Amino acid sequence: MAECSDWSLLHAKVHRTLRSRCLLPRDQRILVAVSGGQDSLCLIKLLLDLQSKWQWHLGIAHCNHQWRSDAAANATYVAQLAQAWNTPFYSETTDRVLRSEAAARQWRYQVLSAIAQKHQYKYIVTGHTASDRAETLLYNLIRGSGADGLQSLTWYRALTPEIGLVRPLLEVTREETAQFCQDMQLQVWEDSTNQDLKYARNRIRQELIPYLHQFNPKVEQTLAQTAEIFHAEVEYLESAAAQLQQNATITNDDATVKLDCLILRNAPLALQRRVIRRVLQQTLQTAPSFAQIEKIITLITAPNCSQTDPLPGGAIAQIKQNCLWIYSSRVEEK
Ligand SMILES: Nc1ncnc2c1ncn2[C@@H]1O[C@H](COP(=O)(O)OP(=O)(O)OP(=O)(O)O)[C@@H](O)[C@H]1O
Repeated sequence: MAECSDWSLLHAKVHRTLRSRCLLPRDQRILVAVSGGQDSLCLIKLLLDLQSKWQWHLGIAHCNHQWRSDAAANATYVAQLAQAWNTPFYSETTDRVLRSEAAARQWRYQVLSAIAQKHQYKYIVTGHTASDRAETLLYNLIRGSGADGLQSLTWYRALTPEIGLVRPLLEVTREETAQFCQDMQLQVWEDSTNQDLKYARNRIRQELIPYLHQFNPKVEQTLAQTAEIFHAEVEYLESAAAQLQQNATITNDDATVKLDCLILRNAPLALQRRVIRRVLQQTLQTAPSFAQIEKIITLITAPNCSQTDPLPGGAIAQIKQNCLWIYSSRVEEK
């Protein structure tokens, strides 16, 4: 593996990021998710080269979604790389049909967490880049997401109480990972589905981002930076909303939530919406829509005895004696 003196600019950049953000502490067991594509190959090569400096114990995991005719060959290729790098390798193949990208992702994180748990890896790392972050932001923006969807991919997320997901390449663009693989002569396993324009993701990557380049040649980096700004703001707003929810809650059990309207009315609209969303999420057991949240916001200032039409699952919200009641079904206060 490369000595410090052989490090490229990208090695130095990622080393600095890991240090300043304290993402992957020294002497840890780290499981690297490698698809064989350019981003995860770039990631594993960088981490292998930095390994001795950080005293990590790296492992490689590959998930075979059985989506493409070359899926088994792809898995074998990653296994061969792991062997050549003398690195423990784990792989799993799905035994059911994964119908969507979301289902595939969910299965993948389940599998990765199970491997990490079994082999005592505290960290799973993926090769998500600044380009992925920019694309996720645009994708969510187009679908009408609020700030929470725009913070998109984050540097760290707890997958289980013991295992964290880390994304060390969020400041590196796909152009940089491609160049790195070329410089290091890493053979990339091309994913033919990345070319398929029936997926919105691929159209954003191949059509929208290049178009936006005409307005800003650094659009991926700046959108990734926007996601970073949103991330801190969302964290702040969520902690303020949790505090407001706690202050305003009079009763909270499985069937009924009772909130003090006087406290809610005095809070900024941004926090009111977040509190209502949190409460509805708990009551409806699914993500509430913007329209459902707005109905209840209007109710906060409505006269006594006003109520909403039934929400999904028969839940209703009602104003009584300056309190907002949300019943998960038609259970009225006696
Ligand atoms: N089949 C897989 N096995 C293991 N890890 C995966 C697999 N697919 C994706 N990942 C991990 O998730 C990250 C992001 O996934 P995404 O689907 O966006 O990647 P990709 O387009 O396959 O990227 P890459 O260029 O790294 O292959 C990858 O960089 C990799 O770390």
